[in-house]
Amino acid sequence: MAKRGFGSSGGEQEKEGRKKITKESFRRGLQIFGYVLPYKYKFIIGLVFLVLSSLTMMAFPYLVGKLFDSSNANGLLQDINLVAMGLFAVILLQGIFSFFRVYFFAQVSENAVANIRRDLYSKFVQLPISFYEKRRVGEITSRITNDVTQVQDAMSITLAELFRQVTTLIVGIIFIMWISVKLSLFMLATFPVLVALALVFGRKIKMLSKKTQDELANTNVIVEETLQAINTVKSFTNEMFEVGRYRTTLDKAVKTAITGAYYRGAFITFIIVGLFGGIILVIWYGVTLVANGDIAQGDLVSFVLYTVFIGASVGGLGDLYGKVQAALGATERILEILQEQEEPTDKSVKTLSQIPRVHGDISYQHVAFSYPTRPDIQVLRDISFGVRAGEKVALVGPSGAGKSTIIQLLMRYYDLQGGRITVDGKDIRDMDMTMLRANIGVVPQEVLLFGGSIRENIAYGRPEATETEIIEAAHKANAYDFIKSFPEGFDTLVGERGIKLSGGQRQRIAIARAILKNPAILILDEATSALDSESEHLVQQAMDVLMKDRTTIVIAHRLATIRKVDKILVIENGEIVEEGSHDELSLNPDGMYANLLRLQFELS
Ligand SMILES: Nc1ncnc2c1ncn2[C@@H]1O[C@H](COP(=O)(O)OP(=O)(O)OP(=O)(O)O)[C@@H](O)[C@H]1O
Repeated sequence: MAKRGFGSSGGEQEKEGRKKITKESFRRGLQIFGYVLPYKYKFIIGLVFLVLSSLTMMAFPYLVGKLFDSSNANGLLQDINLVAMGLFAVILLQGIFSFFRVYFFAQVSENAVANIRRDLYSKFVQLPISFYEKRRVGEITSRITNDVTQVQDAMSITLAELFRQVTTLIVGIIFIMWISVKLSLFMLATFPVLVALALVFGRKIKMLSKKTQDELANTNVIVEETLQAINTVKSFTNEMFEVGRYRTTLDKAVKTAITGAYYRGAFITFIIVGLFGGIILVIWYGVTLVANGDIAQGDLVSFVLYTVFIGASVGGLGDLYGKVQAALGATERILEILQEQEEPTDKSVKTLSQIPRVHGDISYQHVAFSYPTRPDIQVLRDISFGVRAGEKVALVGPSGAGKSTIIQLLMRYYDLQGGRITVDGKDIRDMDMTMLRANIGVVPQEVLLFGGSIRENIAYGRPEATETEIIEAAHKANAYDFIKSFPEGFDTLVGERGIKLSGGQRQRIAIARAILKNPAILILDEATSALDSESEHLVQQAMDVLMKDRTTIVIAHRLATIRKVDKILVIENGEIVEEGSHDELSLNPDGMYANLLRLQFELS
């Protein structure tokens, strides 16, 4: 079976990170806004509130200036009150507008993002197995978590911030020009220097933060891999080895993050000193202009406030640029997955009973195959055999010979490189994939139960099954007694948070599942690990019930199964080296089968 390398290199990691803002990346980024379309009215309302809140904010410096001026205007106290009230009104409006902006944008982004997540998940479960073999699980799950969160931030916060900053910049510059062109030009003379330096700084910070992100992703991969294989870690007493591995990667991330913080800190210092230095210069020059009677005192106050606003928005823009880049990168990665080719399953079929039943004749004709991840290694060479409906065939042979691969191909998990496989004389490539798989039942070597009750786990074989059918399946699978021995019976929780079932019990649940599914073709991948004889007997009995009247292919490890089948295929190095019944094959003392038999006898 497919085995995932422990700590295999993550070439895909390179793709992580931010996306340079180009016309093309921006155009692709906008595609994600297709998810906003169903909520466009709310989005437009949110935009209106965004415009209103940004503009009302810009009235603030103007009114503060007027408040200062009103004290000189013939001591008209009334006027002062009026302006002050106007200021309060502006702030109140600003608050109200901001509330609605956040509220509407949240509605849009939460819904849109839930839809992206739903589509991603639906894509994930429909992608072919080969997709998963090329990627690490942690990397795939980060699409649905981190990347989507970044897009959500972009939709709700970054977009609004960007708009606010740009408005502040444009409206602010118009206002200060209107107040005093001379002072504006003086102020703006300091800006190009600030911007040039900020760009240099910004680039360095961006590079470091990307590196930190990548390194953090690496640490997450270690956590996930280790937790998934926690039994292996413990059995090898490698806890401290893993802690060390994690710490090394974490240390690297911390080091990079701290270097990044050093530059970020310096950047902030630079902005503060530059900005306040600029403001002091502006005030100094402004006060001389006031003294000369060129501008009013209130205008100077407005001017200084606008300058602070403009300065802050220029400072914020650098940060926002990084966020937009990150969001574009995330969008690209999400779109990449959404555009992956999914398996041609039939999405309309609801119940198993609606699916036509095959007869169950299987034929492999000169099948050749190598795994997409290892195209250079020929796993199967020239496999040809037939199984008539209702017949039982066992595949035996050394580990790694290709037995599991042979049955995976029947499920169309992969495409063949040569030859063909037919079911009822029809090439499986021309069959509806859902119909093909619905007709095949699998009892795997390692039975994985989903978190939930035993009832739900059995019903997984046919979700529409009735309670009576579930109980009957449990009976036939020799599982009823042990299920009933639990205080909660069929409601007993299994899986991650439930009780742990023994290997034999899990297998019987899997058999009950398959009995419910009632497929025409059955695949049994026997557990290699020996069960105790009592459990073995119960499982074997259940298997016999299950195999009755079904075309069955068994990957056999136990003599008990092998003796009963109609035909045995001995596989070695991706080829069928012997074929015949148990009696025929055991008569050839030099044969591979006889050899395997001897080995089993010696071991048992
Ligand atoms: N997903 C995969 N990607 C690449 N190579 C694989 C994959 N799965 C199996 N292989 C390789 O294909 C060969 C056949 O493996 P397969 O699992 O079919 O053997 P097997 O006969 O079922 O072995 P076992 O009895 O140990 O399960 C092995 O060399 C194995 O390393």
